[in-house]
Amino acid sequence: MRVAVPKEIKNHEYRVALTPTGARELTARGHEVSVQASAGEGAGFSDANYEAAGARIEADVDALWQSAELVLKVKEPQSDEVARLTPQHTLFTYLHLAAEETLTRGLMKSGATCIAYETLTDAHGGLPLLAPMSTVAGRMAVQAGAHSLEKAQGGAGVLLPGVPGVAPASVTVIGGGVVGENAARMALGLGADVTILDKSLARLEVLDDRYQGRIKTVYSTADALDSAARESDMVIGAVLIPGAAAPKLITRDMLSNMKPGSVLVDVAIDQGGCFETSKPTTHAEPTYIVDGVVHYCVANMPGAVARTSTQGLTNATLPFVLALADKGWKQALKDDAHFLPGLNVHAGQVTYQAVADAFGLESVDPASVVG
Ligand SMILES: NC(=O)C1=CN([C@@H]2O[C@H](COP(=O)(O)OP(=O)(O)OC[C@H]3O[C@@H](n4cnc5c(N)ncnc54)[C@H](O)[C@@H]3O)[C@@H](O)[C@H]2O)C=CC1
Ligand SMILES: CC(=O)C(=O)O
Ligand SMILES: [Mg+2]
Repeated sequence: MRVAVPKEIKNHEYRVALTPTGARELTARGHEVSVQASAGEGAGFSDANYEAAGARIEADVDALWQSAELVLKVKEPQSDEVARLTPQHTLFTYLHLAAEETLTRGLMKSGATCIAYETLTDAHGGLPLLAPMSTVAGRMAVQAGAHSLEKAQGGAGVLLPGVPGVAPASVTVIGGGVVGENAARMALGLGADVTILDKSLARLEVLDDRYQGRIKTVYSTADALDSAARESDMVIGAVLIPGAAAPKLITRDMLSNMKPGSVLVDVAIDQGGCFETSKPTTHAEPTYIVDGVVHYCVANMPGAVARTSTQGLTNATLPFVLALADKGWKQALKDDAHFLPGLNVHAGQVTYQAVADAFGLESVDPASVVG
């Protein structure tokens, strides 16, 4: 299989979809690996590292895409990349299509086979290729939020742990999954007063048991969200309905009840965001202010810690990359019921129900596509 690894072009995205270690695994199995010149540099991998692993370095980006069968990326294709996709390509990357109608239609038009990291499942009900980056983003959310609480960033000037005689900041995390738990752990470690809201009682039971009262758990209702908005110094949005657009949980009205200088960190922004006033931002300009509340809505948070993130991501993706290269996409998806839900778009049709629902499109059952 001819495998191509382009350099990521999203704003301040420094991750790369394949490490030299992964390239070595592929070339050892007889696959041809082409890596765009300097693609790994932001994550600390030189062209020479890839060459030592048997990969070819390609400086010509047109040639890289034109010769590829399997394209490995990290972020959703940007418009220049969508224009390069053809029916010969299998694309394996984060897609987050329910938040991006233009991208969805662009991928349909390309005729390519597009498999999303974030909708693959595992035997324990988890999302194994989302989890490593959710871990990173959850841990980063508290750093980003703490920085945003500083006066110079428009924040209220509140220090998360407080000091003796001054109460700690109140941090509410909405959604107690991978992002939420990691954010809560970091906030707890910094001495904040931490509450997690979730719709899943089973999940709240796990968290209650694990943190033995050090983190408060609250069932997520409109009333609970209303109180969280009024009382919190920082609210972290960490909900997910897999593959679907995020529900808007903190409304414009609730925002007006928040304390001046409080902070919203919307990690769920890659699925459209869970606060009504959220809009995607970049690492170059991560925050903006609405009604005196600082919003941090970076859609590729892990890109900022590209070394750690690349290693965490590729540890998880490599077995699936090897299956795609060894067997081809159709057989690889047919052989693995948890890989199959990764298929989002094939030959002009949407194959993931929640994405089709987001835009009123017809969805085709992925099982019928692989036969
Ligand atoms: N901005 C970024 O750079 C990154 C964003 N993410 C995003 O973070 C989001 C969360 O991901 P994970 O933690 O991995 O998902 P997860 O599936 O582990 O957890 C989501 C949690 O949200 C809960 N939930 C769903 N609806 C809810 C509601 N109405 N109220 C309260 N809780 C609700 C679920 O019960 C679940 O426990 C996703 O959108 C993911 O794509 C992940 C990594 C990086
Ligand atoms: C999950 C995701 O979108 C990211 O890691 O950038
Ligand atoms: Mg995005």
